[in-house]
Amino acid sequence: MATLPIIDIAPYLAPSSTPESRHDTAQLLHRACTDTGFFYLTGHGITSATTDRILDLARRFFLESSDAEKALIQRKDAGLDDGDGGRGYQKIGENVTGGRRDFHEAVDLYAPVQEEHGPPYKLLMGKNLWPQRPQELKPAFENYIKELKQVGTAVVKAMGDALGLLATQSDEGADVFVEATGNSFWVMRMIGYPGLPGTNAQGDLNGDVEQFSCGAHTDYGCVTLLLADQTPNSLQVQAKSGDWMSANPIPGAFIVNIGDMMERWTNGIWKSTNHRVIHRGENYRVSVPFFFEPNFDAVVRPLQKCVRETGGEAKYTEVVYGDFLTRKIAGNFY
Ligand SMILES: N=C(N)NCCCC[C@H](N)C(=O)O
Ligand SMILES: O=C(O)CCC(=O)C(=O)O
Ligand SMILES: [Fe+2]
Repeated sequence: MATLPIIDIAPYLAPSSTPESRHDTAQLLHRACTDTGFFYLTGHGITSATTDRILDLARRFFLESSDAEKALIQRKDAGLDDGDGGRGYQKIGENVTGGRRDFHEAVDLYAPVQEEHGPPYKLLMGKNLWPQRPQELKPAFENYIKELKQVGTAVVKAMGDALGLLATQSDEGADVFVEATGNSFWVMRMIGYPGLPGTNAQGDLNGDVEQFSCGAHTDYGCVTLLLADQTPNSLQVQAKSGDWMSANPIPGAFIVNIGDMMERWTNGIWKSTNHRVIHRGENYRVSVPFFFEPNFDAVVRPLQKCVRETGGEAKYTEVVYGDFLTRKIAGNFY
């Protein structure tokens, strides 16, 4: 079975790296973003002690908290007291994808907003609702988020260089993605997946599926850095042929994909690839994706050089990332 490419980002994190090593990384990245939109990321510098701990803390929150404790940080609709429609705990079945209830529970944390106007809060403009237990969860995640922002910045820097490799010459800055994410409206999501009820068999990857752990979707922004436990055959990625393939975890590597804003910037040269989760079996799967996204007010329109590279016409309208995101979030919950 085809597997995803592996990209070593170390040349973009080490100050002493050579231009040649960066060029190699950028070239591989360009191919990965063009072919699958999904790849494994190594050389990111985040230790397995850190990632193991993050997964363990998330697992403990989901499995050791009572329903009452979870309810204390329940996500509430925007406009209600203390709810901003996005932040907080979401029960199994509360998330909707493609019009169907997903079979997972989750907590969403977002970049803090400068000034909170509320309560009541506008959509996404409220406070983060952190689990109180385990007590170590909040400081550990805060440190982890700092590290991930550095890795995300290195990846978008490399992506800017990758576009510099296009045939079409242009004076558009290589750092356009670095600038557009300088005040990233990131999302840190922890997800708990009990096995889907019913059959334990994995079955045919491309057969009919009655219920999804998370239905097929694309991510919204720039770069998703996914940390998942070692459960195999859960996350599936759709190839250009339409067939689904498993993206199994590799110890020490993040699974990375690009989001809708990257597709728009590149005028479709890079693909924001469909993916989904079907988790069967006895074990409780945990994943912790970090969405390294544009600034809330970033204006995203196809880059001129990408438009020229693809026949001269922009295939996407201009969007403000925050508007795009709030439209998505508004339709994400029951
Ligand atoms: N920020 C992201 N990507 N969060 C997870 C998205 C899961 C799919 C979502 N329910 C949808 O229908 O788009
Ligand atoms: O749990 C996973 O492996 C992927 C989750 C995902 O695609 C998402 O939350 O956007
Ligand atoms: Fe996703």
